[in-house]
Amino acid sequence: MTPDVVVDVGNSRIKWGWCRDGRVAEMAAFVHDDPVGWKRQLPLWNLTPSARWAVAGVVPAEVRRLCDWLSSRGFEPQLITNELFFDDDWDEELDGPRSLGFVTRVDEPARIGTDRLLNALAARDRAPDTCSAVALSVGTAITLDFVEPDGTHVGGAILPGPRLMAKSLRDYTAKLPEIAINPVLPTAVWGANTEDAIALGIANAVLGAADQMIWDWAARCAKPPWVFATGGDVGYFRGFVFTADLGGFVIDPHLTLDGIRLAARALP
Ligand SMILES: Nc1ncnc2c1ncn2[C@@H]1O[C@H](COP(=O)(O)OP(=O)(O)OP(=O)(O)O)[C@@H](O)[C@H]1O
Ligand SMILES: CC(C)(CO)[C@@H](O)C(=O)NCCC(=O)O
Repeated sequence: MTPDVVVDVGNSRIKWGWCRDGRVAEMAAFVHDDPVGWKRQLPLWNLTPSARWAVAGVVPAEVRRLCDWLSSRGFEPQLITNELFFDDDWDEELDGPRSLGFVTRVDEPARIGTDRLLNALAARDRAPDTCSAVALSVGTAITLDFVEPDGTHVGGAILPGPRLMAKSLRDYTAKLPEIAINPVLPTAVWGANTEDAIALGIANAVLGAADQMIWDWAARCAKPPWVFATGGDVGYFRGFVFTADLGGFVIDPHLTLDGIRLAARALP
């Protein structure tokens, strides 16, 4: 299918993408369970019941809620599920793997977050054919996912996102406040007060973790890998220079939504 709207149900927010001319042209973000916001968005994008929707997400109850709402308004949302990326779907006619040219080889493919697979699929699609790719998402959680040049997703890493780090410092200490996250590349070498010290620590936890893991991945790649970054707090990486030699580094706020658009090609 070729969707008109793609939807990513994340742990903090729901993102809609309006697809035109073979790409995600516009994005709108909502809180969970926001039928007023959703209803207001429909006319802004001229969405009539003939619109085709592809929906993916990592919060099953919220995916169901949105799909029920869409159905009640006459839409027929199609779900993007992990099965699309399983390794056992050999196409006899093509004499090759599935039409997406992308499979995951993680231990339990049904358990992995669909958003991670979608980010990895979009990163694979954007990277040059002979280069491996990394998808980096900085949201509620931070995820890294690694893809070989032939479209094999081998696995990745998961760590708390910046807001979770800030919250946990407040929740599990007596003296630390919860700071507001300002996702920009830090320029300071130290923080001269508590808030600045926490902000600097979190920024470097985010940057340093990604930099180390991308270094390790690059060290085993035949050619410098490409890195594609997305997520609500991806701003930390604007202007960041990775230690590893990269083919390229691209910040793309639409990465997950575009992964849904690409994955939908495998649906009837
Ligand atoms: N308008 C906004 N509303 C809420 N959070 C925002 C907004 N803009 C940026 N953010 C930041 O984005 C983070 C959430 O990122 P994002 O929306 O990518 O996560 P998500 O919905 O949980 O998706 P995922 O589950 O894929 O991480 C929040 O923790 C917050 O710091
Ligand atoms: C890691 C998150 C929370 C990132 O959104 C999501 O991809 C998820 O719920 N994953 C399930 C476990 C896994 O990906 O291995």
